[in-house]
Amino acid sequence: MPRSVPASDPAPAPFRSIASLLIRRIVALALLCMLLLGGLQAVFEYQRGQKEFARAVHVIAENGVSLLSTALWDIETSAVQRQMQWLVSLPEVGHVRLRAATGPVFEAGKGGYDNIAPAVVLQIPSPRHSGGNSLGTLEIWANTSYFHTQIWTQTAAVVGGYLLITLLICLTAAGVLRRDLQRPLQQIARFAAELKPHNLSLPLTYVRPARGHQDEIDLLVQGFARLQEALRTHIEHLDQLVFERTQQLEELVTEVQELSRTDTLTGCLNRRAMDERLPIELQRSLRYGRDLSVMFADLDYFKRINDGFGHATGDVVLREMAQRYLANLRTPIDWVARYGGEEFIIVLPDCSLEAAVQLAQRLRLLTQSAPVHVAGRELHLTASFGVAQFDRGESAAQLLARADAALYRAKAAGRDRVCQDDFAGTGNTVPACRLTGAE
Ligand SMILES: Nc1nc2c(ncn2[C@@H]2O[C@H](COP(=O)(O)OP(=O)(O)OP(=O)(O)O)[C@@H](O)[C@H]2O)c(=O)[nH]1
Repeated sequence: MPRSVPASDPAPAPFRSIASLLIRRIVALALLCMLLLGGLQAVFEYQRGQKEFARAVHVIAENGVSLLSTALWDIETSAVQRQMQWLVSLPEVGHVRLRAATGPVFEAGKGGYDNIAPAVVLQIPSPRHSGGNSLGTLEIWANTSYFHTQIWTQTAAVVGGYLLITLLICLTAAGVLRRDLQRPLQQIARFAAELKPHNLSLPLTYVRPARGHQDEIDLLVQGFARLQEALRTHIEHLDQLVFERTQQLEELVTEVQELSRTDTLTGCLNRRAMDERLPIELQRSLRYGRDLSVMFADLDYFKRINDGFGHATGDVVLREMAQRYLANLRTPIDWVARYGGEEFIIVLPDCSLEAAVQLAQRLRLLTQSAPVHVAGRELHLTASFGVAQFDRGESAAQLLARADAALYRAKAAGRDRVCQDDFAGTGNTVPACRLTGAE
């Protein structure tokens, strides 16, 4: 069943190498096989050994019978005992008993003889008359401890051989698994652990003996190399995409900022932008000790244009006047903001009151002398101007209030005029102004 691996395992299971696991399993399996085969072989050897041993004891007994037959016939007790000793000296023989037909019983043995039934019982025939009376009975007990020693020695040799072969197989399998599986997998695992998004060019170096074929490890390494390349390309593509999007976003932000600061009808700065920018201009003027003047420009009887020719015509007039004023200023030093309705404020950094009044006169004449053409109509306009110079210590609002008051006075004096505020810094609060313009 496929197993999904969680992205971050809170308690990872202990690490166990695949190769070590395989080696352990192979060793266990080989030992089990060895024990089964060795056990079967031991049983087989035991049975075979038992038969061979019994046959050997029988052969010994038959040889002993022919020798003892002569000795008994000659009634040579010493010869009988010698033969008995010889029989006992054979390793396969544990105990020998000779019951002579005449009565005596001869015994010889190695000790530790158990009184169970003998392995071989043979009648001793007469050496002269075949088929005659028996001279006695020969009973031979096998030397079981010798038999067991023999069997165990053979079994140990067989099992030892199996063990040796098993160990050799296990060692060879372990060496192959270590070389062909464990080491390359460890190298790949180390490489994968060190792989980071900012370090994708890290080369996968793994050492394997030269082979004329590829295997799963080679395919894994090739897969990693392809994945690395694909990730690198993908990240580069993403970086490029992020860069482009950031640029687009910055352009959009700039555009939005521009729009939020621009009067959509005339293209001048709007009131909000003016509120931000004027205090900065005043600070700069103070820092560098330079003059700064502002002027209010207000079209006269503009309501009549709207009422007489429609609001759209009024819009065209406002746009046209804004363009004219802008065209006659020192852009980008001077700047214009639409203060409201048909009223503009023109800020003139580094400009004295006299120069500002001269400019206002020029703009007044420009308004008056060049009619605006809208839908085949020729509209003659005039404008009034209120001019004031920035006085150290006053705020932007105070400066604007003085210029506005001057404009008010220009309007009150009959319009199409320039009124300058001459009371900056004098402490004189008498509302008065010097008027210039059409008389
Ligand atoms: N077409 C147009 N008219 C506007 C806009 N903003 C304000 N107005 C109009 O401008 C006119 C201003 O009228 P008033 O304040 O009486 O001023 P005025 O008629 O110019 O008279 P004075 O300033 O006293 O000479 C009003 O009719 C407003 O509707 C605008 O964006 N477009």
